[in-house]
Amino acid sequence: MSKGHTIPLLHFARLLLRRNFSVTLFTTTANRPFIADSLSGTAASIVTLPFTVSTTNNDIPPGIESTDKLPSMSLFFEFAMATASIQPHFEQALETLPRVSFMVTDGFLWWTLQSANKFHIPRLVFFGMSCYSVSVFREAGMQGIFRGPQPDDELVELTRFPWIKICKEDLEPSSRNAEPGSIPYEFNVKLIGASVNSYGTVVNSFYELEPLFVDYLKTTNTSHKYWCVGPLCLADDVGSFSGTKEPKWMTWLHQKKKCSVLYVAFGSQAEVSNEELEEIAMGLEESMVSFLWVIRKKDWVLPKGFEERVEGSGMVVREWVDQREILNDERVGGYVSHCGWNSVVESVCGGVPMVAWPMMAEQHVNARMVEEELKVGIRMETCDGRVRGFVKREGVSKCVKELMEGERGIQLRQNVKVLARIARMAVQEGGSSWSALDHLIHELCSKK
Ligand SMILES: O=c1ccn([C@@H]2O[C@H](COP(=O)(O)OP(=O)(O)O[C@H]3O[C@H](CO)[C@@H](O)[C@H](O)[C@H]3O)[C@@H](O)[C@H]2O)c(=O)[nH]1
Repeated sequence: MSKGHTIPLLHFARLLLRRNFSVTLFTTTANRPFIADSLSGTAASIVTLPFTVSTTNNDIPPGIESTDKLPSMSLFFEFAMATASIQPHFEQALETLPRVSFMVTDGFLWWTLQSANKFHIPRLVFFGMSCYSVSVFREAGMQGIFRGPQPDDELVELTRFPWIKICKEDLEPSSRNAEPGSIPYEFNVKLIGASVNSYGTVVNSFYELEPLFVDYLKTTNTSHKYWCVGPLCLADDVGSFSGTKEPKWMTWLHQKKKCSVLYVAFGSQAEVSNEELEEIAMGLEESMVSFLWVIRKKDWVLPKGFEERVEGSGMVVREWVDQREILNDERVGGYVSHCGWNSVVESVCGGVPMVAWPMMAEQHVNARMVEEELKVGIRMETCDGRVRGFVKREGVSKCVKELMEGERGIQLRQNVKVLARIARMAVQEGGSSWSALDHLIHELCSKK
């Protein structure tokens, strides 16, 4: 129940529909329109289930059914725990379905494993993370890095992957400091337990992007299967805009030169403070780079007069955009990204290099992957050099200029364009992701 998890699952549904599967999507009342809209014109069935947050948590207003609508991400764990209230309705609905070959459910919906077991349906987990980040977290956890005596920002080498160094700050504080009995701790225990006990994991990645880490996951837990079937964003046609009016930001973009526009966006749930918004705005203005900046919440405040001053060279959008369409436009030459995994994959597919500015969840490790492993981005400079340090306007301006105008940007653009080509090959007939989906289908659909 989060856009960053729903969108790739919808793409996955499309892949199955193309292979003539009968697909049923389960959602909740408030999320239904987004799903129905995305799958309009397909033969998918949609089942709507009620979601009621327990009255003991008055902080989550009724009717909030997706993390992007939460008043604060600090409510995330309670929200995620509350999804278990859907389980009885889900099971009632399962009773009405004809034979089901397999179910694919989001990793955060741990309770769906119990339902799957009751109905003898293999459950595949959709986790939405890269194999790199799962491998790095697993190895760092086993090495005790997050609970070690070293300072929070001290880098420690991973024994298994000695070229990777990480620090405690790479992990979210809520997970790092979670004590047994706390909601974050109990939630993590539930979701990890349900994931490892599920039939397998569907990954939004492709083998050639991270072969070492795909192999690591496959060989270190042979009882659990991994299928890299991505990039899932390529399952859908880009720019399939069917409305009568082109969005104003696309019209604006179409007036620009090739590779001249910087796209700035931080996904569907990151919280950006007023102080940070001011530094981003001033940094963009100082850089003189042309930019398209998508702001998630209408009430986020920008410095007075900023939009008027940058008019023409910069555009601020306060609406939901088709991000894939933007990243696939040849006028976009760089992306300041929070490094949510979907955004990283979409940027790679669009051949757009990144300034990696991670904000939450596993994004700090994704940012390492973008800069150090894939070499398709640079890390946003923080004022004290720490991974969670404050970003000032000088850092913004310096990094975006380096990406858009510097030698390093040219090299990164070349690197990412190579990966974009390989990504397309992976999903074509005979490609690695195409074949992985073939194997998945064959294995699960030949089961009686
Ligand atoms: O105006 C918008 C804003 C977002 N998006 C799309 O929304 C998705 C956002 O996903 P992502 O980039 O992964 O960011 P989050 O929404 O922050 O995703 C959460 O889920 C991801 C997948 O598990 C994690 O990698 C992230 O860390 C976590 O924050 C992408 O497909 C974007 O294209 C739009 O299309 N239009």
